Amino acid sequence: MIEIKKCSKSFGSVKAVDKVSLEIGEREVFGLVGSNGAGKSTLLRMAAGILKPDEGEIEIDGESIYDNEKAKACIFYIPDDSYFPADYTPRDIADFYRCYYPKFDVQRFSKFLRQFHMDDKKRISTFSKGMRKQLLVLLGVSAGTKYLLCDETFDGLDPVMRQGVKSLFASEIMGREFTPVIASHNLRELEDICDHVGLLYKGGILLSRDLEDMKFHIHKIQCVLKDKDQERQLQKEMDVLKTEHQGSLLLLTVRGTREQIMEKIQGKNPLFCEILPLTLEEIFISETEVAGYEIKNMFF
Ligand SMILES: Nc1ncnc2c1ncn2[C@@H]1O[C@H](COP(=O)(O)OP(=O)(O)OP(=O)(O)O)[C@@H](O)[C@H]1O
Repeated sequence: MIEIKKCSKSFGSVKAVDKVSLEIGEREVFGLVGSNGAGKSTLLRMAAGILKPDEGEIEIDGESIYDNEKAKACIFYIPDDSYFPADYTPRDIADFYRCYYPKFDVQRFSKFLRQFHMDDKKRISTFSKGMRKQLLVLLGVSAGTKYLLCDETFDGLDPVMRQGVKSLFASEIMGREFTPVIASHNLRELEDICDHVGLLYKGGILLSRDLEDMKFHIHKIQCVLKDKDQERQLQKEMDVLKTEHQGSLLLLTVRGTREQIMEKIQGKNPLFCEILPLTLEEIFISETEVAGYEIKNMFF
């Protein structure tokens, strides 16, 4: 488990990370989402043991990460701005990483390259941006570390690549102790790949939630009720996060399971009622609005 305990980091007068506490469980794909400048890279760099927090502590499986080679060996970090020497091929870069990660599995790496249709003798400088990102993920998985920290690695990957990486992560999680952490400024990029999402806002964590749990406990309903009185009663009986009107149609974003909500609405004998799918983006917007934050635009 990665435990971030009241961590802060400033650069001069800029407080990049402000008293963040966060737990990243095992064998789950953790998404760290936040707008540009929210502090994602700084937090990941501290979690990788590259930066020392000004305050607080980060522990990897109970051991402090900073200046601790043993704890650092559990982590493979993919920075936002990765650099490859100009004439390096995937094979050369694998040889480089083997020196740092004793569990680096060259045969698996070669197999992954074939699976992902990459030529191990071609210069990386001729790869597209997306291919380079994919190569880094394959290197990270082949390194055999328990944790893989990816900074903006998935932003801009095409759907086929994303699907490939998603399946790869799922099979790693099934087969061994493996926990990928993916930082992104775009919630949409994380929606189909993560099990858990932490929302970073101006250096602090606003929310950290299991996605299935969130989707199970928040719904959007559109219905037509007979009169306003019924609407008022319904608002009192349910935990309503948001109310909208479109003509006679009432749209409610409500906390609760599908069954609980339907029971309450059916009790009012509506003229029409249906549950609509909510995107993760809508769920986060509703949750954060309730908490008093105006962060609608950060997801786009
Ligand atoms: N080395 C540094 N020196 C000075 N300021 C820094 C440094 N690194 C980060 N910052 C500042 O800290 C804040 C958080 O930056 P950080 O890179 O962690 O955010 P981010 O969420 O990863 O952003 P992005 O999505 O744009 O990559 C920003 O205001 C940034 O300017």
